[in-house]
Amino acid sequence: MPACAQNCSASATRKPREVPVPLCYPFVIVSAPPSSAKNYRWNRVNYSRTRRVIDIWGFFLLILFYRWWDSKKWTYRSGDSEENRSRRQRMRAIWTRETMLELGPTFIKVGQLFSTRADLFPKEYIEELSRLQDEVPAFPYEQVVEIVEGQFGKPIPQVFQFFDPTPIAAASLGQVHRAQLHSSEEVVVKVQRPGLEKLFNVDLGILRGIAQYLQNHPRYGRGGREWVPIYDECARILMLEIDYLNEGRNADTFRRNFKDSPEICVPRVYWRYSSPKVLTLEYLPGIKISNYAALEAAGLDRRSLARIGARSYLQQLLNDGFFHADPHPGNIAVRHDGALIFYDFGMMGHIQPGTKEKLMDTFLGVAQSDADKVIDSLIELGAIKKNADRVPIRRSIEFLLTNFVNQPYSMQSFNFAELTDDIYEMAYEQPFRFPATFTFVLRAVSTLEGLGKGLDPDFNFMDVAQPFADQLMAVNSEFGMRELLNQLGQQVGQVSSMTVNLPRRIEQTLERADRGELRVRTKSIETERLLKRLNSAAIGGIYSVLLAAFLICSVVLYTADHILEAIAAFGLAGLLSFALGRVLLRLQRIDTDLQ
Ligand SMILES: Nc1ncnc2c1ncn2[C@@H]1O[C@H](COP(=O)(O)OP(=O)(O)OP(=O)(O)O)[C@@H](O)[C@H]1O
Repeated sequence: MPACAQNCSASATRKPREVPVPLCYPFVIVSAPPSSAKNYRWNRVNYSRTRRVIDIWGFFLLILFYRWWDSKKWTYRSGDSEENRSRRQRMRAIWTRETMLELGPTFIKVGQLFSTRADLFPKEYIEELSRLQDEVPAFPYEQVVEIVEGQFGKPIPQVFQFFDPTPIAAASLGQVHRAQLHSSEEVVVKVQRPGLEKLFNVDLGILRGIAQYLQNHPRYGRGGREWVPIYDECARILMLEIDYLNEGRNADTFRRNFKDSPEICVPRVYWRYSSPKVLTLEYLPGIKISNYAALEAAGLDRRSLARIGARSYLQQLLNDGFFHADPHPGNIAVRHDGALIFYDFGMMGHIQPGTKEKLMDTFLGVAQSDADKVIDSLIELGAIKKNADRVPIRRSIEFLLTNFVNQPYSMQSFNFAELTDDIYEMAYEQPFRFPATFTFVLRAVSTLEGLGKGLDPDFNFMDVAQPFADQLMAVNSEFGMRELLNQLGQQVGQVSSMTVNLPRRIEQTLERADRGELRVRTKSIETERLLKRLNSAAIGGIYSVLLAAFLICSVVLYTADHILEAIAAFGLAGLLSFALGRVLLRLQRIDTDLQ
């Protein structure tokens, strides 16, 4: 049996002990459920669907209002500067995070998912949403009993020899209790929050409506933002997260991938005691990776822990293509012998073999500083739309290539978080659609870098990655040479066939020109904008004439004592002036774009 599997299963082979399980271990899980149980509305038994619709749409409409308000120069009393806008943006992002917390589990999870979508939200939001921690109250033991007994169809004492009524941790989706099986194995039992599936179904139904609204919105739905597919992806991930059998399967795969590594520990799944809402895992206590004082008191080497974490991630990303998508400090602990324990396998990232190859193309493009090649590979990856405007994208990619790749940076000074920040900023400004995997990788690696720096201020992800990178570059340069020769061969072929075909094509073109059949198609963004401006100006003109006509009508009708008709005409004039206002605003926007 491999070292880790042996170690991890130590508790399984321990001699049966007297019940109850002693709760004072040298290594005790430090997270505890929040004691002050705030009375969240979503947690109430009599929380109606209608109320939920109002709460969620209210939140969403307020966001839209704030966006409109913040876009107006005159709302900045101390001046419309970059700094003031960013401060306001930060304030809104904090408010969004707090409201999502209030709205409960679905929104906590959606927020955590959105914190990886730098292509959809500004940087401030991404930063705030990634701070979205589950701070929800634990649910009472009576409900735990009801769920566990409902899932297994028998009373708790028949399933477990001991079951601790106090959870060791409570999160938005469920809570974790310690227990002991009749075979004396010590386990933890993850019990899903009651009513979660129902809440998810209601919330996702409402969110679908919002996604559809955004999709059809003239402003938010344009520019390639496909809100309904984004919603579908989120809903799929969320529904998977509340299927504990899926989490169990992920834990098994992860455990298998690290079976030969004594540095990494993954709890074993007890399938006989697991169901979609209850997951029973081997009890693996440890010190939270961010509890530096306890780590030092236990004589553990922080520097080596940081390196183990980074190495394990490189293995996940580059070898296994299966990685823990949420490596926050709550999900990693350290065992007494310095091995890392991973918890929570609800959200895992997969890198498909096809994607790996396309990513290699991107790497090759980056290594050759070929912005066009990078763009082509990103189109292949689905990160950029086929018909996107290449000019601004090329500019951004060239910027990244010059600043991060071509610079004679030393591996020591390379800061992954900084690069991620730049990619995020660029992604928001350009029409990128990051595939979820890509952003998961970015987020996982920068979270890990933060964890590493906390453990060891001199930690650098790239130090650990260097041997992997060297290996990759060696393969790449060989691949690059082959690729270069291939390309050269292809180009020679193309040139020769072009030379042969050229006279015929010129002749054909000239013939069509003679016949007056030659059509020239050009696309000018400026012209399109000018046309839009003309169109809006024409509509504005019509509205103005109609407005004047209705106003005159209402005055004439009023003087002729047709009061009701006069009011109706005046009302129509009011509507027209509103429409005219919108047209004028649109014109103003087009003018700004043209400048
Ligand atoms: N096998 C285990 N052995 C010991 N403690 C565990 C084990 N699994 C989980 N825990 C403890 O319970 C905590 C919560 O576990 P986990 O993150 O799996 O729950 P969760 O409900 O999925 O949380 P979240 O909703 O944040 O994803 C962990 O941080 C850890 O402290």
